[in-house]
Amino acid sequence: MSSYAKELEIAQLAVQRAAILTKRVFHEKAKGTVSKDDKSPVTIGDFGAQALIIAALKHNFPEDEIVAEEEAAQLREDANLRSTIWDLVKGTSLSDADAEAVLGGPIKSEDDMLTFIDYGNSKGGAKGRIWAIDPIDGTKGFLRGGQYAVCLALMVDGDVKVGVLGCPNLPIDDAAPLTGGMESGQTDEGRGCLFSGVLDEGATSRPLTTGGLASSQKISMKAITDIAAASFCESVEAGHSSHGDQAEIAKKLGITNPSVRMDSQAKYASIARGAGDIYLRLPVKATYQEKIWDHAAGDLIVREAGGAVTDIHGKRLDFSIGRTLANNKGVVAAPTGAHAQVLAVVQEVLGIK
Ligand SMILES: Nc1ncnc2c1ncn2[C@@H]1O[C@H](COP(=O)(O)OS(=O)(=O)O)[C@@H](OP(=O)(O)O)[C@H]1O
Ligand SMILES: [Mg+2]
Ligand SMILES: [Mg+2]
Ligand SMILES: [Mg+2]
Repeated sequence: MSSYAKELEIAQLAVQRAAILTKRVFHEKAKGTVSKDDKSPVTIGDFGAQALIIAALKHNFPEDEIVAEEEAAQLREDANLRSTIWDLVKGTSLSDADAEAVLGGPIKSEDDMLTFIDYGNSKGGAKGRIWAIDPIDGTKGFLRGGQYAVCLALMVDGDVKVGVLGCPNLPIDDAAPLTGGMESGQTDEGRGCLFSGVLDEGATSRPLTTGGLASSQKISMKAITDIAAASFCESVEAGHSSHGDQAEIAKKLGITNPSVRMDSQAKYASIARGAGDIYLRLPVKATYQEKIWDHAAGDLIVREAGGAVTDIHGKRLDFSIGRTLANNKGVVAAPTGAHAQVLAVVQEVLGIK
C-alpha cells in the first residue's frame, strides 16, 4: 500500500476533473483571456480548473495549505468574466458518480468558487503539508493549440511526495514519437495522459478519462547509451528559456536531432516516459525566479522514472523556501547516468565553472 494512497487518488481525480473543463475551453474559440499584472495571459480555463482542484483538496484535506498560480481579484471586479467561469465550473463533473463524490461533488455557489480560488494564496515554505497547483501550465501553448498541463503536487516539510500531471494533448501511447504540438485539425482521439509519481514508489502513466481512473503502467526514462543520439526538449517561448544557449549545449554534446519545442510540464512527462531524453531550461534573465508550481510535479515524476533534475549549478530544486525556487537558476533534467555529462557542458557554455 502506497504511503500516500489517498492523496494520490484525490490528486489524480482532481486533475482529471479539472482537465474536462480545460478541454472544453481549449476547443472553444473564445477562451476569455485576460492579462495579469506581469502581462502574462490567464484564461477562464485557468481560473475554473484552479477552483475545481482546490474544492476537491479542501473537501478531503481541509487543514492543508495551497500554493496556486491564480487569484480571484480580477473576477471579483468583472461580473461577466466571473459568471462565464461559474457556468463552466458548475457544469463540470466526473461521469463516474463515485469518483465525483470522492471529490466532494459540485461547488455550491459563485461566491464559494472565488473563495476556493483564493485559498491558493499560501506563502509556501518548509513546514507541513502544502499543495502546489498550476491549473494550466503553458497557457501560451493552450492558446496556440499546443501542449499544456494541469499540474498538482503535494509537498511535506518542503519535499515533494506526490506529483500529478494531466496532459490532454499528449498521445496516450508512451512510445509515440516526441512532437511539440497538436497538429492542426487533430481531435482528442488517441490523446490525453495522466502522469503520476510518488516519492520512492516510481512513476506511472494512464489515459486521461472523464470518469474514474483508468489502469496505469509504470514509466521509465530511456537509458542513454550514445548522447549524440539523444533528443532534447525546450520551451516554445524564447522568453522562458534561452534557445541560443540550449542549441550550443546540444551541439557540444554532438546532438544532431533538432530540439523538440513543447509548452508546459509536458516536457518533464515526455522525458519521464522515454519519448525524449533531456529537458533544458536555461535562464534568459538573471532576475527571473522560477515558480514552484511550474516544476514540483515534473521534478518528482522525472526522478521517480530514473532521471536526475538539478539547476544549472547542479543543485536539486528546492521547493521549501516559498512560492518560488529562489535558490535555483534554470533546470537540467536528464537520465541519471547522463546528467553529469550534460551538466558539465551546460556549465561550460554558461561560463560558470
Ligand atoms: N521569463 C521567464 N522565464 C522562465 N519561465 C517563465 C518566464 N515567464 C513566465 N514563465 C513561466 O513559464 C511557464 C511556461 O513554461 P513553458 O516551459 O511552458 O514555456 S513555453 O510556453 O514552452 O515557452 C509559465 O507557466 P504558465 O503561466 O502556467 O503558463 C510561467 O510561469
Ligand atoms: Mg501563467
Ligand atoms: Mg506554469
Ligand atoms: Mg499556469
